[in-house]
Amino acid sequence: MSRAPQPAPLISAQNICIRYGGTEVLHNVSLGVRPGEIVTIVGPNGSGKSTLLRALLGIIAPAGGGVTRAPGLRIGYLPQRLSIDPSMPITLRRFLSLPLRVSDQRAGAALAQVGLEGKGALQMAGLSGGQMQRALLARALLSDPQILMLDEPTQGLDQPGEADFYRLIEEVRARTGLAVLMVSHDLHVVMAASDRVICLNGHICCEGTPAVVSTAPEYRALFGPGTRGALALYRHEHDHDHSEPHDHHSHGHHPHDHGPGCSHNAAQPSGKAGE
Ligand SMILES: Nc1ncnc2c1ncn2[C@@H]1O[C@H](COP(=O)(O)OP(=O)(O)OP(=O)(O)O)[C@@H](O)[C@H]1O
Repeated sequence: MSRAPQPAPLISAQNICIRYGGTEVLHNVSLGVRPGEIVTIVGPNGSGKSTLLRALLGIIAPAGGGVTRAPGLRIGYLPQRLSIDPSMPITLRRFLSLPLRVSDQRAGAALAQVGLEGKGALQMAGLSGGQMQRALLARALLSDPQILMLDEPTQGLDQPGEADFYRLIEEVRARTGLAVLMVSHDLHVVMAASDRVICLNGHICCEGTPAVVSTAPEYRALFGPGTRGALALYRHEHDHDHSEPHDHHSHGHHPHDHGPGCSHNAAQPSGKAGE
């Protein structure tokens, strides 16, 4: 039986390479996010997760390869955190009107979507970590995004706070059909909340559904067999064999094996997302 054709990706990277000065931090990374998918990028510190997100957002230009976005793509971006100066009082309601003024009705609907109904009069500086992330999410949702991009959105939250936030992301996806691409260290929750997981370490080590990835040797090398092992992340030894293709997950190449397609330009800030 033939499968229905998959929808085109909203955003994709084709063999991108990123260099900072003389150092290549991403090599030949390819990925695509389709409508409605939740895709999570995991990997050790310094493995290039934020760099990949920034390249997809068009903030930095790849030295090789390209980024493609669907025409007119609406992206909602959530930074890791927002530091609010307590000496600059601003209410949650006003925050939602920065930089573009929104009606009370739209602001109220956005707050209701993230569980902050009726909280518009609260001071931003007084919000808890979880409320702050919800506030950022509410603001991102105001642009009616087709894809949300989140960079470690639950850093600093306790475990119930993390789990609540990921549940909320899933609820929003179920209600709106938006796609989600996020970077996370929170493996235990990420595995449950993602349709697809990508393990990055300068290149794509392995990727697939959480079930496939959790049994991949590369994933186990990162996180250990009994995966609450976020600590193992920091001890990852990059010792797996790249010579054989695997059945269930794709493979990239080592960042230091300079394959075709990468020039030697350093990453530059860029206003465009490539071709
Ligand atoms: N602007 C920059 N200039 C030079 N090197 C950079 C720059 N930004 C990142 N790097 C380096 O590129 C590598 C990848 O960094 P990146 O922040 O993308 O990793 P990450 O996986 O998001 O890390 P973390 O989990 O610690 O946030 C690191 O070695 C980092 O030091």
